[in-house]
Amino acid sequence: MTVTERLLKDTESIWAEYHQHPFVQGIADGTLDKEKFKYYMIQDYLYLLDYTKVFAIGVAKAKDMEFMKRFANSTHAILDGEMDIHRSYMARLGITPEEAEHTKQALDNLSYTSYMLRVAYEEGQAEVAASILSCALSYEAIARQIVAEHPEADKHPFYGEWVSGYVSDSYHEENESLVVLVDRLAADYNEAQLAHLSEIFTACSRYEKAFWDMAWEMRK
Ligand SMILES: Cc1ncc(CO)c(N)n1
Repeated sequence: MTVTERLLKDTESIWAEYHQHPFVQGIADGTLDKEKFKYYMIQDYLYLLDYTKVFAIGVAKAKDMEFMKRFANSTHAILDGEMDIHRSYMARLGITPEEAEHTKQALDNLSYTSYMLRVAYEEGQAEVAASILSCALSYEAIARQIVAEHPEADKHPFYGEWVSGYVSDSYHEENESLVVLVDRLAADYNEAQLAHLSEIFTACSRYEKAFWDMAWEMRK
């Protein structure tokens, strides 16, 4: 079993909840209330700004060129790739990026990014990469399951753009390289170190679930 396979196995039950989540199901069948999606988009826009900083701290801590390049490329891929989806939806929903940036981060969102930033400031390369992994991989898994169950979901006039962004080949390739990186960095880890990686990955997986709950309830 690779390190990533172990992390995924340890969090199986949490990941199963993503697929059942009413917010995810609403994107899948196109019935999600647009007000909830608008709330989510603004919160996720704020989330991604902090998430980019986690990669940037990773760049500053890099001990090898592959890690440095991978993380530096990600800062660009998020700011000018993934966030294009957000800017496009925000334009459709009549929100400017400035308005989004002036919105307060909801507590679940703030807790999640504060945790990742703490890992980034305090820990090593593999641990930073593990804190990012559940975010990156869960969105691909969610979008792929949506398309498997609702083959037209990526063509939905409103939610299709979100779905197609996360089932795209470019998103998959980014994720694959992250998996290879984590597996390499932790290849020589002992059980205690692996258990600690799993603790980080599990916390982030729980935060992902909390983020969907927060969006569904439009928490302040
Ligand atoms: C909360 C959250 N998790 C993961 C992703 C995927 O990058 C995202 N955009 N937002």
